[in-house]
Amino acid sequence: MDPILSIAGVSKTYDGGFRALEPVDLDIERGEIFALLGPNGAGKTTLISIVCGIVTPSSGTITVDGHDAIRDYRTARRRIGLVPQEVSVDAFTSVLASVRFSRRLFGKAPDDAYLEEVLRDLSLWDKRKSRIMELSGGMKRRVLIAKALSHEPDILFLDEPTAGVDVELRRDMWKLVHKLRAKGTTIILTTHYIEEAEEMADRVGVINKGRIIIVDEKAALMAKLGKREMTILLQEPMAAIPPALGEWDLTLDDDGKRLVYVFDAKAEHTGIPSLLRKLGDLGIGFNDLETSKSSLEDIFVDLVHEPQEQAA
Ligand SMILES: Nc1ncnc2c1ncn2[C@@H]1O[C@H](COP(=O)(O)OP(=O)(O)OP(=O)(O)O)[C@@H](O)[C@H]1O
Repeated sequence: MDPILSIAGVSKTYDGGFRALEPVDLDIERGEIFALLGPNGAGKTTLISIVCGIVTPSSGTITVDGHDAIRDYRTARRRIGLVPQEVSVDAFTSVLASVRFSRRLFGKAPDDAYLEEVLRDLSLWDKRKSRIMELSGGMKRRVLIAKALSHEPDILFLDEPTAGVDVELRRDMWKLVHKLRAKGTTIILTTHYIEEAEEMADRVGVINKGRIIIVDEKAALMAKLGKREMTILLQEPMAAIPPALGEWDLTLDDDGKRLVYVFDAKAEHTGIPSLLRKLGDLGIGFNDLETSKSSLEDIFVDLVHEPQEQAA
């Protein structure tokens, strides 16, 4: 199947000369949840703002469901819903009027039954008559989501959806994301929270300093690059790691009571049998062993780590 969104050679240099995006190539499949993961300033908002027609790219093409996003802007834009990071909504309007307005803006016929469903999913139905200026910050963010969904977009962009939101909104939002996905909506979220990408996404693209470093299925990414940790619970606390254990990547934790070994889960030789043998040879007893699963966080840190920092 054709990708629903195709980004080819898209770059951005802002006025003043700042290069925010190196040429990016990225295809988004229909119905997937894609997380664009990267630290602050990596270029996430720039990229989605370009796709949504808010920022003009310096080069490249974007195709939304077969429509060129620049030449055929209106048709392409109609397929997209954007939940921006910043809350700037029409303060004096009521929630329902604002959501109806957004729908109209995209040329959709009125459908109050649909809008009611959206507002109920976002726990906003009871507030539908409130003026937006009277709502709390969290409620305003819910309105932004409702507005983005008002015209039944095929692709929903969520820019840092849970930055600074309360637990309840986060929960509602994830429920909604799953529901939308079940209906076939494609979801692209930007985040610098690894847990968010880990929890939600089918695929993850890691972006740093305007470059997409890697794009892969979340599970494959973790299997490919994941590290594991083995914690050895020592019988006697250790003051320092003996030099004889220098060939393993070990650290001491919990006042010397735990020896932590970081190893490459995909390597042919993990080094575990030899380490355990060596501990026996040195007369170092232990009570238990624990291994932890690789996390996206380890991968992310590895990927965005500066070579200079590694050397330091
Ligand atoms: N209008 C602009 N003019 C000049 N530079 C800009 C402009 N907008 C963004 N930038 C710069 O481009 C870089 C990428 O910004 P962008 O907002 O895309 O990053 P981000 O990954 O979304 O980060 P964050 O999570 O902090 O929003 C940053 O260094 C930012 O300062």
